[in-house]
Order: sequence, then structure tokens, then C-alpha cells
Amino acid sequence: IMEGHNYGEVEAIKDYLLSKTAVRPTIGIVCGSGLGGLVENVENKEEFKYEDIPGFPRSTVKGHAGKLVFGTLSGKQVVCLQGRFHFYEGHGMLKCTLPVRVMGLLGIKTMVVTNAAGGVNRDFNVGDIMVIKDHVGFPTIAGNHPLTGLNDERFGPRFPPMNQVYDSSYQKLALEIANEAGYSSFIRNGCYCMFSGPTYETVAELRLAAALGGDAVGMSTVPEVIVASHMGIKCLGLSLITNKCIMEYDSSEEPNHAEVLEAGRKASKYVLDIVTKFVGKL
Ligand SMILES: Nc1nc2ncn(CCNC(CO)CO)c2c(=O)[nH]1
Repeated sequence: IMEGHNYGEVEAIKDYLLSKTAVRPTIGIVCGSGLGGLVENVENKEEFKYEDIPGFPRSTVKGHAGKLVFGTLSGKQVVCLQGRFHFYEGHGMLKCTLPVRVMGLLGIKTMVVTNAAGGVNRDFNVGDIMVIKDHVGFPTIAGNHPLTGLNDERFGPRFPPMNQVYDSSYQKLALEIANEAGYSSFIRNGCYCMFSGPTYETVAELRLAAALGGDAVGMSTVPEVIVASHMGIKCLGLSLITNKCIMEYDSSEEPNHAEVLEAGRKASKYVLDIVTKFVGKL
């Protein structure tokens, strides 16, 4: 099949899942590195391992469980992706974003996407939570894009607008929730820059991101948000800052995945609190 034409594949997975659960989710939640604990507050959980879902990709990254979790959160019917697919794992962009298309056909109208990210903005600290207001997708700008190839109008339009991709009322609500919860000292609002990974960025690449107004960098989220927005799903993005990017040549430090997972575990309770309250207020 020509790339970009996976409606039938997605529909078959949707039909399989609808036959297995009575949950009809209106909200999808994507859990980032070390943020799998987000599903702790979900009640009446019904879990499907990715490998048990016919046609679903396999997750390969440490810290990503690989489960689709249906249930109720703050009184709303939700579906959570516990473990996401990254472009750096070698999945094409179509496969990376297939779970979002499945959630779209399941009927979600809102997607909350969380990720771990490196802090580029020098005011950011480890443990900060950044409400995403916009993104720069280096891979998608270069053509590694989930919407290239044939466009299936049943998903969305050929040329989708991207100027409102992070819903401004959702950003406002998330910031209000965080400030009311007493998180004002570590809640941020900024721009997320995606690099393909798996390498972390060079100093020059980080300076490029900063020059473009980037506040945080990561290796995910952009493809999922593009595909969700294409399907008319409104998005809220939350980046947990797990490390400060090294932007000097004479630094002896090195970024590593262990510190990302550790910081994620420590601060995930705040992300969980914001998401739980956000879902309740929709
Ligand atoms: N400099 C930098 N720091 C980061 N901390 C978390 N991530 C997000 C990537 N997370 C995993 C892979 O999913 C690698 O730690 C990054 C990143 O991409 N770059």
C-alpha cells in the first residue's frame, strides 16, 4: 500500500478494541519516558498489551511498558498509551503515529501528550513542567512526516493548518490548574523542539534550537500531535524537564537516559495531578 494510506489497518484495530471493551473514550493520554505511572489514577482499568493487539507495533525502549489502558479518570472515559513509539526506534512515522489514529477512530476529541525533555531555556530547572505552546519539528520539516503520501480524507484534509495545534484554552486551563495547585515555581509555557534522536544534540544544534525560540528538546510528540490535529483532535502537551541541556563546549557532563527516567519518576506525581485535574475540568 502507498505510504499514508493505512485507514483500513487502523479501522481493523479500532473494531477489535471496540469488541473487547465497553469503554468509549473521549480523551486520549500519551505517557512519556518514565511517566507510565500516569495511569495510576485511572479507575476500572482494562489493559491490552501492544503485542496482544493484532496489527499494533511493538515498543522497544526501556521505561515504556507497551500497554493500551482503558478506564475512567476524573469521571471521564479515557484511553492511555503506556509506552509510545519513537522515530529513533526505526519505526516509520506512519507506524509511530498509528496508535494516535486508533485513538482517533475510537472517538477521542482531546489528546494529552506528555514527554520527558531537555531544558534549553536557561531559566528552566530539572523537575519543571512545561505546557507546550508550539513546536519545531526538525524531522517533519525535513520530510520525515506522518502525512506525506496519499491523504485519506476520512482522517483529515490534505493541507492541515498547524497554527493552533496546541489548543490555547487547554494551555490556559493547565496553567491555571498548576498555579492553583501551588506549582507556580516550576510550571512553564514554551516551545518544544523535536530532534529525531537517538543521539542527544550537539552544542551547535542546541544553540540552533535556542535561536529559534526553543525552550525544550525531545525525540517525540510532534508526529503524534500532527496526526491528532489532522483528525480534528485538540491537544495539550506537557514536557517534564528531566535535565538541563549542556550548551557549552567545556562541560564535563553528559546527558543519559538513566537521569531522564529518575527525574521522570520523581516529578511524575505533579504531571499526574495536573492531567487528572485537567481531564476532570473538560
Ligand atoms: N538533551 C536532551 N535531553 C533530554 N531529556 C529527555 N529527552 C527526551 C528523550 N528521552 C529518551 C528517549 O525517548 C532519551 O533520554 C531529551 C532529549 O531528547 N535531549
